[in-house]
Amino acid sequence: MSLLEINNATLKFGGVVAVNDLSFSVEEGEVYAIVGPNGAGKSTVFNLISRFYEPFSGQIAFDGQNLLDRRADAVADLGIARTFQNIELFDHATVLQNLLVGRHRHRRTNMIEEMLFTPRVRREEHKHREAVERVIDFLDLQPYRNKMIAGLPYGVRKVVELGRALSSDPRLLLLDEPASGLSVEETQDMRWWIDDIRKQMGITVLMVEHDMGLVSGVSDRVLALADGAKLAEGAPAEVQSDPAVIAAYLGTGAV
Ligand SMILES: Nc1ncnc2c1ncn2[C@@H]1O[C@H](COP(=O)(O)OP(=O)(O)OP(=O)(O)O)[C@@H](O)[C@H]1O
Repeated sequence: MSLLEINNATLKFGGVVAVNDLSFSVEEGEVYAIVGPNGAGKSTVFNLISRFYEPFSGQIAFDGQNLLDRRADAVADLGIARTFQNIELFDHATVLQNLLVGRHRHRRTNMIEEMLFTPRVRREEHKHREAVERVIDFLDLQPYRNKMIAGLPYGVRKVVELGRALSSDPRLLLLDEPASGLSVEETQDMRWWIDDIRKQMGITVLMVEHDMGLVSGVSDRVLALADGAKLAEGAPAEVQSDPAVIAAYLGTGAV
């Protein structure tokens, strides 16, 4: 059984078919990338998995469970975390506070206990702090721990967003354009982190990315989309040299 299975998913916005009878699956432990020209349907696929959008038809299963039975706020509880194309953090909170938000799905105490700061709350708090400190170390965020998000450079905010998603201890990490807006050096760091997230933490990664250097460097398999449908799927080199993929990016004259 695959960790994530999408079968014959279709989603239309009025007359636009954003995702068209799309099927693919992601295996536990792999890095799987979705590529395609602007408007190909990549973000829509992420929004279907996150349950922000309801498919017109088709099935989506995570670890054998029907995701379409779940609401968006219940998806994280299953162990699916995501980052966003336009970073979504609390700007007027510190890095540490933003990472602690990522622990939300593991909180077992109720509001009254928290107000009374019972021993159970203290124990829980300690556990969450430890989990977040591991992420801070892993992503080299020590110098920024107590800094407000609003004052941080874009590249650092991007890493904090990755950290917030990792703090939830996900089984599946959805990365929406992890390299967009990053410098060459920052993109290289992102590549090592994605590699380590898979190898050291054993987390499965599904990412949407335009930077083909990053995609080929880090992915086991690539899915190329155009007009919401599958054009090609396979090893990065295979997909990059596929004539249908080249045509979709550069126009049919390029093949
Ligand atoms: N909320 C929406 N309402 C109407 N149309 C939408 C909506 N979201 C996406 N679309 C349309 O669906 C199609 C797929 O869009 P999507 O954003 O998924 O593409 P994408 O591959 O992520 O593009 P990009 O690389 O530019 O982010 C496009 O034609 C887009 O205009």
